Amino acid sequence: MTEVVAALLHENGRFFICQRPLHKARGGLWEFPGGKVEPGETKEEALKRECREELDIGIAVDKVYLEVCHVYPDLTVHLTLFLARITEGEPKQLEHMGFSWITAQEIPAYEFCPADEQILEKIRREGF
Ligand SMILES: Nc1nc2c([nH]c(=O)n2[C@H]2C[C@H](O)[C@@H](COP(=O)(O)OP(=O)(O)OP(=O)(O)O)O2)c(=O)[nH]1
Ligand SMILES: [Mg+2]
Repeated sequence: MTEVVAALLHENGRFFICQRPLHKARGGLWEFPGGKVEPGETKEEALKRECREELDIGIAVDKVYLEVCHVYPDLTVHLTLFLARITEGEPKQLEHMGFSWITAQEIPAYEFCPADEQILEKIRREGF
């Protein structure tokens, strides 16, 4: 089981999504920014590190929004999604093919990683 953390970065009724690069697993699909927790790190530390590495932003991490598990052919993921806000910087496209600030109503226009399905349902149902 691989521990993955991701951020539900929100601002003015929109949230931030990123498109995975083609050379990576699940390339071209949309995701919440984040990545794998490294040994010795807390989940919160991992999330701050990933947001700095991938987007060059500083974030404030709030509470857990939802945890999900998903089995891919190559990887079993335990994904913890945190509510968070950008506190420093503007996202830069360092490791992604694209990104977008979207509303809950716009979710169907994007093809997300399969593990994100339950999360997206909750966002559509309850908001964030
Ligand atoms: N970041 C992120 N990963 C997700 C989401 N949904 C989902 O299935 N995943 C999967 C895709 C990857 O196979 C796995 C790990 O994420 P990742 O590729 O971002 O990990 P990482 O940034 O540490 O990248 P790497 O060093 O392994 O290349 O989790 C999501 O919403 N956000
Ligand atoms: Mg990542």
